[in-house]
Amino acid sequence: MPPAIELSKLTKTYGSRRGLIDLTLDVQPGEVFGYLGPNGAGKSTTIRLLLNLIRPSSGSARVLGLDPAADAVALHRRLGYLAGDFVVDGRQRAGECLTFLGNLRGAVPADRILELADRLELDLTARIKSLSKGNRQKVGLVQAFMHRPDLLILDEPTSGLDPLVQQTFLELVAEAREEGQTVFMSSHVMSEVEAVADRVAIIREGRLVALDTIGDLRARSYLRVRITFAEPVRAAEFTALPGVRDLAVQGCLLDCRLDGSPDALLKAAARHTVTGLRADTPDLEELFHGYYSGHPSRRETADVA
Ligand SMILES: Nc1ncnc2c1ncn2[C@@H]1O[C@H](COP(=O)(O)OP(=O)(O)OP(=O)(O)O)[C@@H](O)[C@H]1O
Repeated sequence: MPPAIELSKLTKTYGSRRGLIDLTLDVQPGEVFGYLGPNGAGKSTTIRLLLNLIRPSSGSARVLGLDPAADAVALHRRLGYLAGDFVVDGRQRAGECLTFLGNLRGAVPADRILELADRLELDLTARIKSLSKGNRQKVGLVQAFMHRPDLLILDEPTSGLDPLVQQTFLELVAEAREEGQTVFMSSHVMSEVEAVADRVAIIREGRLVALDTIGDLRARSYLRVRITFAEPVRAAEFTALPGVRDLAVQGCLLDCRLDGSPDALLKAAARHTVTGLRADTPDLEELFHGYYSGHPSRRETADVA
């Protein structure tokens, strides 16, 4: 089976402005892939290129083994797409709109629309223009999931959703994966990507800066260590230890980041009486900000070919 998404040196410039630069990545069938980046990083540009809504300046994209431009009709039948700015005719009722879109996609059973609307607590009788942003987003989610497409491409899918509905969304993504569907979702919300994605890519200023499994991202991350001693200690004892950085010592309290093995730090600490020890891994959000801010030591590990 070909990759669900295969991008090779994909580049898009808008006049002199960069949109996306040399993006090479694969998304495998059945994978949930999180696509992270701050505002303006190039996430929507990537998604528009996948859907042939814009054309690349150079490089290529293949989606479900097909060419997004030449095979657009065949491809769109197999895709579920939620745009970042999902817009439909506001005069229609939500149910009418979804039935119409369901028929376009080849007779989606009415029960399927009802089931999704029920789970997302969407009122199908409401006119779309009367719906809040979050409820309109639910219409967008139902239309993306309802025909059980091979590939779901979701641009900021949870924007405007309250936490309970976000949870339902995560369940829908997990179910889609169980059924063998592939999900490519962009997000600012690290916690949702962390909860559901197999792999994440992080883009910054149009370039890929990290691509990894959630597990490996964590493994390559650091520990935030706090040690409390019975008596004051001197920073000089710890500052040059392997892996220790951002060290702060105040009286009996030591605070630092630790890369790699904790052995040297623990042995140095054990020369004193230790009354407390805390070591936390950063959540994905913290890691992400490390990549984004371009901390030199993070970039070393973050940069991928
Ligand atoms: N139609 C356009 N004309 C000119 N520049 C554009 C156009 N669309 C996007 N850009 C520029 O390309 C870059 C990437 O934008 P893009 O919308 O892909 O980012 P994004 O990661 O989706 O951000 P956001 O989370 O804010 O939607 C930005 O610098 C943006 O200003």
